Amino acid sequence: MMDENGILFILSGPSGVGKGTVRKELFKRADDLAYSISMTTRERRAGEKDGVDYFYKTNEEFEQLIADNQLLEYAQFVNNYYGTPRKYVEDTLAAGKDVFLEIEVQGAMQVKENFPEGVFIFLFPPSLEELKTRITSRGTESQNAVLKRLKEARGEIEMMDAYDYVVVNDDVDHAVRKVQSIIQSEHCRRERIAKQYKRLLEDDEL
Ligand SMILES: Nc1nc2c(ncn2[C@@H]2O[C@H](COP(=O)(O)OP(=O)(O)O)[C@@H](O)[C@H]2O)c(=O)[nH]1
Ligand SMILES: Nc1ncnc2c1ncn2[C@@H]1O[C@H](COP(=O)(O)OP(=O)(O)O)[C@@H](O)[C@H]1O
Repeated sequence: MMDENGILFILSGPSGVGKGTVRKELFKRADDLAYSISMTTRERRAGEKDGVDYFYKTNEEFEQLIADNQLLEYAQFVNNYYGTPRKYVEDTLAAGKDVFLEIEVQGAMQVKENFPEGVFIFLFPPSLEELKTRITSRGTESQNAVLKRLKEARGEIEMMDAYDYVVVNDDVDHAVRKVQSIIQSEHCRRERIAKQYKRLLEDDEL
Protein backbone atom coordinates (compact mmCIF):
# COMPACT_ATOMS: atom_id res chain seq x y z
CA MET A 1 0.00 0.00 0.00
CA MET A 2 1.24 3.49 -0.88
CA ASP A 3 -0.43 5.28 1.99
CA GLU A 4 1.37 4.97 5.25
CA ASN A 5 -1.55 6.23 7.27
CA GLY A 6 -5.05 4.85 7.10
CA ILE A 7 -7.89 7.03 5.83
CA LEU A 8 -10.53 8.45 8.18
CA PHE A 9 -14.10 8.06 6.86
CA ILE A 10 -16.98 9.90 8.52
CA LEU A 11 -20.59 8.89 7.88
CA SER A 12 -23.08 11.47 9.08
CA GLY A 13 -26.51 12.84 8.29
CA PRO A 14 -29.84 13.67 9.91
CA SER A 15 -31.29 11.59 12.69
CA GLY A 16 -33.33 8.67 11.38
CA VAL A 17 -31.83 8.69 7.88
CA GLY A 18 -30.32 5.24 8.47
CA LYS A 19 -26.70 5.86 9.54
CA GLY A 20 -26.67 3.03 12.09
CA THR A 21 -28.37 0.63 9.69
CA VAL A 22 -25.98 1.37 6.81
CA ARG A 23 -22.90 1.24 9.07
CA LYS A 24 -23.89 -2.17 10.52
CA GLU A 25 -24.47 -3.63 7.05
CA LEU A 26 -21.18 -2.15 5.78
CA PHE A 27 -19.28 -3.83 8.60
CA LYS A 28 -20.81 -7.21 7.74
CA ARG A 29 -19.14 -6.86 4.34
CA ALA A 30 -15.91 -4.94 5.03
CA ASP A 31 -13.07 -6.57 6.88
CA ASP A 32 -10.27 -4.06 6.39
CA LEU A 33 -11.99 -1.16 8.12
CA ALA A 34 -11.92 -0.34 11.84
CA TYR A 35 -15.09 0.94 13.48
CA SER A 36 -14.43 3.49 16.20
CA ILE A 37 -16.70 2.59 19.11
CA SER A 38 -18.05 5.79 20.66
CA MET A 39 -18.44 6.83 24.26
CA THR A 40 -21.91 7.78 25.45
CA THR A 41 -23.85 8.68 28.57
CA ARG A 42 -27.10 7.31 27.19
CA GLU A 43 -28.53 4.22 28.84
CA ARG A 44 -27.62 0.84 27.47
CA ARG A 45 -30.53 -0.61 25.49
CA ALA A 46 -31.55 -4.27 25.74
CA GLY A 47 -29.17 -6.36 23.64
CA GLU A 48 -26.38 -3.78 23.61
CA LYS A 49 -22.95 -4.57 25.04
CA ASP A 50 -20.44 -2.29 26.70
CA GLY A 51 -17.35 -2.07 24.50
CA VAL A 52 -19.22 -3.39 21.45
CA ASP A 53 -22.02 -0.92 20.75
CA TYR A 54 -20.66 1.90 22.89
CA PHE A 55 -18.49 2.50 25.92
CA TYR A 56 -21.11 3.53 28.48
CA LYS A 57 -20.03 6.36 30.77
CA THR A 58 -21.57 8.44 33.56
CA ASN A 59 -21.89 12.19 33.08
CA GLU A 60 -18.95 12.75 35.42
CA GLU A 61 -16.76 10.28 33.58
CA PHE A 62 -17.67 11.82 30.23
CA GLU A 63 -16.94 15.35 31.41
CA GLN A 64 -13.56 14.16 32.68
CA LEU A 65 -12.79 12.74 29.21
CA ILE A 66 -13.62 16.15 27.74
CA ALA A 67 -11.43 17.93 30.30
CA ASP A 68 -8.54 15.55 29.60
CA ASN A 69 -8.84 16.20 25.84
CA GLN A 70 -9.39 12.51 25.20
CA LEU A 71 -12.18 13.05 22.68
CA LEU A 72 -11.63 13.86 19.04
CA GLU A 73 -15.13 15.35 18.99
CA TYR A 74 -18.22 15.19 21.11
CA ALA A 75 -21.78 16.43 21.01
CA GLN A 76 -24.92 16.50 23.06
CA PHE A 77 -27.76 14.75 21.36
CA VAL A 78 -31.22 14.31 22.90
CA ASN A 79 -29.86 15.08 26.40
CA ASN A 80 -26.93 12.67 26.22
CA TYR A 81 -23.28 13.04 25.41
CA TYR A 82 -21.69 11.13 22.52
CA GLY A 83 -17.99 11.29 21.64
CA THR A 84 -15.16 9.69 19.69
CA PRO A 85 -12.07 8.44 21.54
CA ARG A 86 -9.08 10.34 20.16
CA LYS A 87 -6.35 7.81 20.95
CA TYR A 88 -8.02 4.85 19.23
CA VAL A 89 -8.55 6.85 16.04
CA GLU A 90 -5.03 8.29 15.94
CA ASP A 91 -3.29 5.01 16.79
CA THR A 92 -5.30 2.99 14.28
CA LEU A 93 -4.69 5.48 11.45
CA ALA A 94 -0.98 5.59 12.33
CA ALA A 95 -0.90 1.78 12.10
CA GLY A 96 -2.08 2.13 8.49
CA LYS A 97 -5.67 1.01 8.96
CA ASP A 98 -8.75 2.92 7.81
CA VAL A 99 -11.10 4.13 10.53
CA PHE A 100 -14.85 4.62 10.14
CA LEU A 101 -16.92 6.99 12.30
CA GLU A 102 -20.72 7.03 12.33
CA ILE A 103 -21.67 10.23 14.13
CA GLU A 104 -24.26 13.01 14.14
CA VAL A 105 -23.66 16.26 12.29
CA GLN A 106 -22.34 18.59 15.03
CA GLY A 107 -19.58 16.07 15.79
CA ALA A 108 -18.78 15.60 12.10
CA MET A 109 -18.09 19.33 11.74
CA GLN A 110 -15.68 19.20 14.68
CA VAL A 111 -13.82 16.30 13.06
CA LYS A 112 -13.55 18.38 9.89
CA GLU A 113 -11.71 21.08 11.84
CA ASN A 114 -9.20 18.60 13.28
CA PHE A 115 -8.97 16.20 10.34
CA PRO A 116 -9.67 18.14 7.13
CA GLU A 117 -8.11 15.25 5.18
CA GLY A 118 -10.89 12.95 6.37
CA VAL A 119 -13.50 11.76 3.87
CA PHE A 120 -16.92 13.15 4.81
CA ILE A 121 -19.99 11.25 3.62
CA PHE A 122 -23.49 12.65 4.07
CA LEU A 123 -26.32 10.14 4.14
CA PHE A 124 -29.35 11.73 2.57
CA PRO A 125 -33.02 10.68 2.83
CA PRO A 126 -34.94 9.91 -0.40
CA SER A 127 -37.43 12.59 0.80
CA LEU A 128 -38.40 14.45 3.98
CA GLU A 129 -41.61 12.44 4.00
CA GLU A 130 -39.61 9.18 4.05
CA LEU A 131 -37.36 10.58 6.79
CA LYS A 132 -40.45 11.28 8.89
CA THR A 133 -41.71 7.73 8.29
CA ARG A 134 -38.36 6.27 9.37
CA ILE A 135 -38.14 8.31 12.56
CA THR A 136 -41.74 7.45 13.42
CA SER A 137 -41.48 3.76 12.51
CA ARG A 138 -38.46 3.25 14.72
CA GLY A 139 -40.91 3.87 17.54
CA THR A 140 -38.34 5.26 19.96
CA GLU A 141 -39.62 8.84 19.81
CA SER A 142 -42.72 10.69 20.98
CA GLN A 143 -44.69 12.69 18.43
CA ASN A 144 -43.08 15.88 19.76
CA ALA A 145 -39.57 14.49 19.49
CA VAL A 146 -40.26 13.37 15.91
CA LEU A 147 -41.24 16.93 14.97
CA LYS A 148 -38.16 18.31 16.74
CA ARG A 149 -35.87 15.91 14.88
CA LEU A 150 -37.49 16.76 11.54
CA LYS A 151 -37.00 20.47 12.18
CA GLU A 152 -33.36 19.84 13.02
CA ALA A 153 -33.00 17.72 9.90
CA ARG A 154 -33.78 20.75 7.71
CA GLY A 155 -30.87 22.67 9.23
CA GLU A 156 -28.62 19.62 9.03
CA ILE A 157 -29.36 19.14 5.35
CA GLU A 158 -28.21 22.72 4.75
CA MET A 159 -24.76 21.66 6.00
CA MET A 160 -24.46 19.18 3.16
CA ASP A 161 -22.03 21.35 1.19
CA ALA A 162 -19.33 20.76 3.77
CA TYR A 163 -19.23 17.05 2.81
CA ASP A 164 -17.18 15.34 0.12
CA TYR A 165 -19.89 12.86 -0.89
CA VAL A 166 -23.66 12.55 -0.64
CA VAL A 167 -25.22 9.08 -0.57
CA VAL A 168 -28.98 8.75 -0.87
CA ASN A 169 -30.22 5.99 1.43
CA ASP A 170 -33.06 4.79 -0.76
CA ASP A 171 -32.23 1.16 -0.21
CA VAL A 172 -29.75 -0.18 2.36
CA ASP A 173 -27.92 -2.44 -0.08
CA HIS A 174 -27.52 0.40 -2.63
CA ALA A 175 -26.31 2.80 0.04
CA VAL A 176 -23.73 0.33 1.39
CA ARG A 177 -22.40 -0.35 -2.12
CA LYS A 178 -22.02 3.37 -2.73
CA VAL A 179 -20.09 3.80 0.53
CA GLN A 180 -17.86 0.87 -0.47
CA SER A 181 -17.09 2.51 -3.83
CA ILE A 182 -16.24 5.77 -2.10
CA ILE A 183 -13.74 3.90 0.08
CA GLN A 184 -12.17 2.26 -2.98
CA SER A 185 -12.03 5.52 -4.94
CA GLU A 186 -10.34 7.32 -2.10
CA HIS A 187 -7.64 4.66 -1.99
CA CYS A 188 -7.05 4.98 -5.74
CA ARG A 189 -6.92 8.76 -5.49
CA ARG A 190 -4.38 8.75 -2.68
CA GLU A 191 -2.28 6.18 -4.44
CA ARG A 192 -2.15 8.42 -7.49
CA ILE A 193 -1.14 11.41 -5.41
CA ALA A 194 1.57 9.34 -3.71
CA LYS A 195 2.94 8.29 -7.13
CA GLN A 196 3.02 11.86 -8.43
CA TYR A 197 4.79 12.94 -5.31
CA LYS A 198 7.38 10.20 -5.62
CA ARG A 199 8.05 11.14 -9.26
CA LEU A 200 8.50 14.76 -8.27
CA LEU A 201 11.09 13.79 -5.68
CA GLU A 202 12.97 11.68 -8.23
CA ASP A 203 13.11 14.49 -10.75
CA ASP A 204 16.81 15.41 -11.14
CA GLU A 205 16.12 18.94 -12.27
CA LEU A 206 14.59 19.90 -8.96
N1 LIG B 1 -21.02 13.34 17.66
C1 LIG B 1 -21.14 12.03 17.85
N2 LIG B 1 -22.31 11.42 17.55
C2 LIG B 1 -22.39 10.09 17.75
C3 LIG B 1 -21.33 9.32 18.25
N3 LIG B 1 -21.72 8.03 18.33
C4 LIG B 1 -22.98 7.98 17.88
N4 LIG B 1 -23.40 9.21 17.52
C5 LIG B 1 -24.70 9.60 16.96
O1 LIG B 1 -25.61 9.80 18.01
C6 LIG B 1 -26.94 9.62 17.52
C7 LIG B 1 -27.76 8.80 18.50
O2 LIG B 1 -27.26 7.49 18.54
P1 LIG B 1 -28.01 6.35 19.36
O3 LIG B 1 -28.27 6.79 20.76
O4 LIG B 1 -27.24 5.08 19.20
O5 LIG B 1 -29.44 6.26 18.74
P2 LIG B 1 -29.99 5.96 17.27
O6 LIG B 1 -28.82 5.75 16.35
O7 LIG B 1 -30.75 7.21 16.98
O8 LIG B 1 -30.81 4.72 17.47
C8 LIG B 1 -26.78 8.98 16.15
O9 LIG B 1 -27.03 10.02 15.20
C9 LIG B 1 -25.36 8.56 16.09
O10 LIG B 1 -24.84 8.63 14.77
C10 LIG B 1 -20.11 10.02 18.55
O11 LIG B 1 -19.10 9.46 19.00
N5 LIG B 1 -20.09 11.36 18.33
N1 LIG C 1 -32.83 2.29 3.21
C1 LIG C 1 -33.78 2.17 4.14
N2 LIG C 1 -35.05 1.92 3.76
C2 LIG C 1 -36.04 1.83 4.68
N3 LIG C 1 -35.87 1.95 6.00
C3 LIG C 1 -34.62 2.21 6.44
C4 LIG C 1 -33.52 2.33 5.54
N4 LIG C 1 -32.40 2.59 6.28
C5 LIG C 1 -32.79 2.63 7.58
N5 LIG C 1 -34.12 2.39 7.68
C6 LIG C 1 -34.95 2.38 8.93
O1 LIG C 1 -35.04 3.74 9.37
C7 LIG C 1 -35.00 3.81 10.79
C8 LIG C 1 -33.84 4.73 11.24
O2 LIG C 1 -32.59 4.10 10.96
P1 LIG C 1 -31.30 4.30 11.88
O3 LIG C 1 -30.23 3.46 11.28
O4 LIG C 1 -31.64 4.07 13.32
O5 LIG C 1 -30.99 5.87 11.65
P2 LIG C 1 -29.91 6.86 12.28
O6 LIG C 1 -28.79 6.00 12.83
O7 LIG C 1 -29.47 7.72 11.14
O8 LIG C 1 -30.62 7.65 13.33
C9 LIG C 1 -34.87 2.38 11.30
O9 LIG C 1 -36.16 1.89 11.64
C10 LIG C 1 -34.30 1.63 10.08
O10 LIG C 1 -34.68 0.27 10.07
